[in-house]
Parts: sequence; structure tokens; C-alpha cells
Amino acid sequence: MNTNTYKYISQINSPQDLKKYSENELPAICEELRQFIIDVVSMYGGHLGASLGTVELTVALHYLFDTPKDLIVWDVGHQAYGHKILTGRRDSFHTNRRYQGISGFPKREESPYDAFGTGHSSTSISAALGMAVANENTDRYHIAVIGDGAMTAGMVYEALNNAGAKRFKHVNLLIILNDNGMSIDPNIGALHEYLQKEGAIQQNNLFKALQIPYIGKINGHNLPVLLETLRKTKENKGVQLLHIQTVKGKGYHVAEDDQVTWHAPTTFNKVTGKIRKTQMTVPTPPKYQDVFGETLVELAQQNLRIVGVTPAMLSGSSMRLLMQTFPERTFDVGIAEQHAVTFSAGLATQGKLPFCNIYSTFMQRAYDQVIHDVCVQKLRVIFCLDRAGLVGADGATHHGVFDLAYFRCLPNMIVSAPMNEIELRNLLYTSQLDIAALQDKAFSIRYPRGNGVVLDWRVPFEAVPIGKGRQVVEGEKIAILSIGHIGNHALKACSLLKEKDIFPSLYDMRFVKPLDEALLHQVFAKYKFIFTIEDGCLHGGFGSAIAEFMLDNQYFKPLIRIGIPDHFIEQGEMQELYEECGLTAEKIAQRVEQSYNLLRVN
Ligand SMILES: Cc1ncc(C[n+]2csc(CCOP(=O)(O)OP(=O)(O)O)c2C)c(N)n1
Ligand SMILES: CC(=O)[C@@H](O)[C@H](O)COP(=O)(O)O
Ligand SMILES: [Mg+2]
Repeated sequence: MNTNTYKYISQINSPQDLKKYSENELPAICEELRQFIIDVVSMYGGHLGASLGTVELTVALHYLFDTPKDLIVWDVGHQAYGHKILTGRRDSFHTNRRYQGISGFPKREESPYDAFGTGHSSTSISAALGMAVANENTDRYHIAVIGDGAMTAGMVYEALNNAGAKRFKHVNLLIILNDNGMSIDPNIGALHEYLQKEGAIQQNNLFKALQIPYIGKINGHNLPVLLETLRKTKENKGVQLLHIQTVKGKGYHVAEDDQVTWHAPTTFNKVTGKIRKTQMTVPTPPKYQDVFGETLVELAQQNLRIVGVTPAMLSGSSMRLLMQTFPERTFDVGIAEQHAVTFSAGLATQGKLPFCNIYSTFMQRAYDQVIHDVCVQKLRVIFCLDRAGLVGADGATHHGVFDLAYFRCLPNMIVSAPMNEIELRNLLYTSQLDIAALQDKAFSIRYPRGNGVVLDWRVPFEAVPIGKGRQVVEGEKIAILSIGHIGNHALKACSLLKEKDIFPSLYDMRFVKPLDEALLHQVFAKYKFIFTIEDGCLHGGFGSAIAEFMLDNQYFKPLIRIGIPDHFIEQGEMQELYEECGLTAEKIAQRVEQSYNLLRVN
């Protein structure tokens, strides 16, 4: 990317370079930084709105503080593009979120300026407080930049409770509350309502009540005011909170006007502000999210016990459709996964049927709530685990690859994954049926980000027998057992192998818990070689479940498990990541062919 047209940005390779400019030149630098972010994101996509909203803050912080000696923790980290560009990553910024490029979030191993790795929200105050306590007897500053959306999570209040205690009075921690009134969707809840009311904040200040000095609210785009206020906070030291008001998408009118769409656009024409849509020459199957959203509305129309719960992912999960149809039965609880689960549990105790939709990666946060508040108490909560499997550009923090492992070990939990949209629809339908197999059980349904494989998916509902798999391809010698959407790669692998006169059977197991043991007995009795395919972690997931079955039943067959290896997979196009993990149809076919050749030799 040629940066020569950028008079200032092209000369700034570190915050030390930024400090060479006079304060009068900072607005021009902000303007360039904003244009540079728009330029690059328009070509490659990314988290635009939040990063445009923090341009002035980013410049002010790096201008006044001595980074990386002073530590900045960016909550979520999706607003840190300006920070990346000013801290030596201008020339690699075009690789943002791309395979083998820089991460879309701060990452410790990427730069000494990235004091803490983020991606999941609401960790910044805890992390920065830890740093500040560790550096108590030094002159270092510690800054947590946190959005109003991230402020809705419980962890924030655990951190504030700790930070406000007298014991930490002399610890150097500046919390900057970046309030733009938005989460991904408009922010909701009592805290949001409170933050909107200037008078209430001044008279009855929540942070002061927790013994944390409060400064604000100030205009976070007014550089002189921002600089002056930050200078004062430097003098005050101690734990303090600065409340700034900003606009998500600031400086790019389309992004300001439609903040939800521009939270994380794909590529767009920066002049017209038109987001590029891939022109399809053939009809495309729907996204799993659309199938989920539409089906939930359909089911809710028939079953009045159904309610929907989402922790701040109303648009991403398509629960927006339920909200539009049944607002009184839909609950966006803010970024609050733990609460979402226990709130659902509470609803279930009173006879409601909560469909609690949480991205697989964010469900990690609510694990104890799933065990203690749902499974131990034998409550019927339907967990819809969206973004299960690899997610692409968001990378290591966001891949949903652990859920099969972390859910299948729980008593009173049914673990399922549809291979296509019709299966998703039928599993959603089945999960709310009043049948004995579902009594006292939570039901999880995992499905990936993006498109499925079936065009005509609006078919009449059919109940799925609990714990029953199905044969998809009939073959010989080799059996491939798959779970979920990734089974389509195995299906394609079977077609590729056919051309080589290799005919494996393919089974879509549909459930990891309960396992279809009757089917597995048949499989282990019949085939010489067994493969398992999953887009979840290899340790403890679906393949492990099959290995346990094999051992418990004393079958001694070669078993090859294909899935996500035991390291964190970074960002990239899905195809690139599948390649890396050996999960493309071609790679699966190669592995099966190798085994087949072994069989021939022996
Ligand atoms: C634990 C967790 N839940 C959900 C998300 C998804 N998410 C990413 S950004 C975001 C909105 C954050 O709002 P805010 O902190 O106010 O930042 P803004 O985008 O407004 O700048 C959400 C819900 C996440 N990253 N982490
Ligand atoms: C930063 C963050 O956590 C979200 O913005 C996330 O990137 C959304 O992912 P989807 O685009 O898959 O909804
Ligand atoms: Mg916000």
C-alpha cells in the first residue's frame, strides 16, 4: 500500500515520531489516520465504526503518554486500528485480519505496544488493574479503554469493585469509558439509560460511589479538550475514570448514519459508501443464521412457551427477526453471556422454553452457569451455538472450536450439530417438542458462520430422533463419521474418491451426546478403517468421543481423527484455514486414499 500521499502518517513509524509534531498539527494527523483506516478497510473489510470513533483518543494517548512503557489495554480491541497504524504497523495494515497478516485485535506477540491481547470484551479493567498493581512503585501509567457496550458485562463490575478499594488508591489506573451509545446494535439496559442522563451521572455517580474519581463527560472528538483533560489525569494519578462521548463511525457519513451495518463491513466503495456484494450467477443457499432466525419465529408462533435470549448479538445471530415479531418475548441482555445463561435458566424454571443463542466462542465465558444453573438443575434451555467451527477473519480469539469438547462432558446435556439447513430447522423443531427424551435436559445445537448447502430449506418440520445418526453415503471398507456442516466436505471427499475407485461410507452422526451407539456397533463391526471429521478441537471433541466408544467396547480398528489441531488457529479466509487444518474435501480425500492404499498393501 502506497502511503506517500499521506503527508503525516507516512512519516510516523512510532509514537516517538508522533510526538515530534506540534499540537496544532494533530487534527490533520487525525484526519489522515481516519482516511487511511477507511482506505484500507474499504479494500479488505474489518471493524470500521469503532476504530473511526477512537481516532482522536488514540492520537491523544500516544501523544501524551510514554507508550509502550505506559500500557494501554483496548477492550475488545476492534477499535485499535489507529493504535496499530501509529505503532509501527502502518505498512502491514493492509494485511489486517488476513491469512498470515496482522491480527484484527491487539496481540501481545505482535507488538510491544499491544499490552494485552483482546477480542472478547470487558477484560480491560481487570488486566490493566493487574498491570498497575504489579507496577505500583513505578511511574508507569496504565490505561483501559472500554466501550459502553463492553461495560454491560459482569466482569467489569468485579474489576471496579476491586479497583475502587482503598488498598489500590495509589495504583496508577486510568479507565476511559468510550461512550458512543452503541454496542454492535444500539446498546440497551439500565446502565445505558443512566449514561445518557448527564444530570443523573453528576448527582448520583456510580463510579464515585465505588470510590473511583470520575471525570466527564467530555467530547472525545475535541482534541484540545481531550489533551487538556488527559494531562490532568496524568497529574492526579491513582485510579480514575474518564468518561468520553464519541460517535461510532465518526468522520465517514455512511458509517455514522448506519452504525450497525458499518460495525464491521466487508469491502466497500469508499467514495459512494456502497458495500460490495458478491454477484452470484447461481442461487446461493441461505446463511445458517437466516435459517435459525426465520425458524425460531415460526416455532414461536406455534409454541407460546418459546422465548429468545441473546447477549448483544441481535443482528449477528438473526434473533432480530424474533425481536421484530415478538418483542415482548425477545431479550437482548447486553454483553452478558453468564447472565444470559442463568437468566434463561430462571425462565426455564417457570415453564418457558428459552432459546439462548450465544456464539460458541463467547459461550466459553458462561461455562459454570451452564453446569451449575442449567445442567445440575435439570433445566430445559436450548443453546443455539452460532459461529461454531472456524470463523475466518476474527481469528484465534473467535474460532468456535471448543464447544463440542466442553459440552459433551456435561451430564444432562444433549449435544447436536446439523449437517445442513434442513437439519438445523429440524433440530430446532425437535428441541422444543414435549417428549420424554428431552425432559430435564439442556439441548445444544451448534452451527457455523455463513452459508449452508441447501436451497429449498423451507420444508415441513420433521422430528429428529434423539441420539440417532444417519448414513449419507453407502460404501465399503472405510467409514467416515462426521459431525455438523463439515460433513459436507467429507461428502465432497467421497465424490473425489469415487473417481479413484475408492468408496468410503459416510455417516452424519448428528449427535455427539448421546452417541448413536447402535450405529457405531454396526460401523465398527463392518469397516476396516474409521475416520472422524469435525471442525472442533481434536482433544476431547467428537473424534475423542468415538475413540472412547471404541475403547470402551474393545474394538481394535485403525481410527484417524481429523479436526482442529492443538494450537490456536489464526485468522484468514475459511478456505485457507481449512487447508491449514486438513479439512478441505481434497485433504480429507488424500488422507482416506492413503489409508485405503495401506489396506491394499496389507
Ligand atoms: C464476550 C464478548 N461478547 C460479545 C462480543 C461481540 N462484540 C464485539 S464488539 C461488541 C460491541 C461492543 O460495544 P462497545 O464496547 O461499546 O464498543 P463500540 O463498538 O461501541 O466501540 C460486541 C457485542 C465480544 N467481542 N465479546
Ligand atoms: C469484535 C467482535 O467480537 C464482533 O464484532 C465479531 O467480529 C462479530 O463477528 P461476526 O461478524 O461473525 O458477527
Ligand atoms: Mg459503544
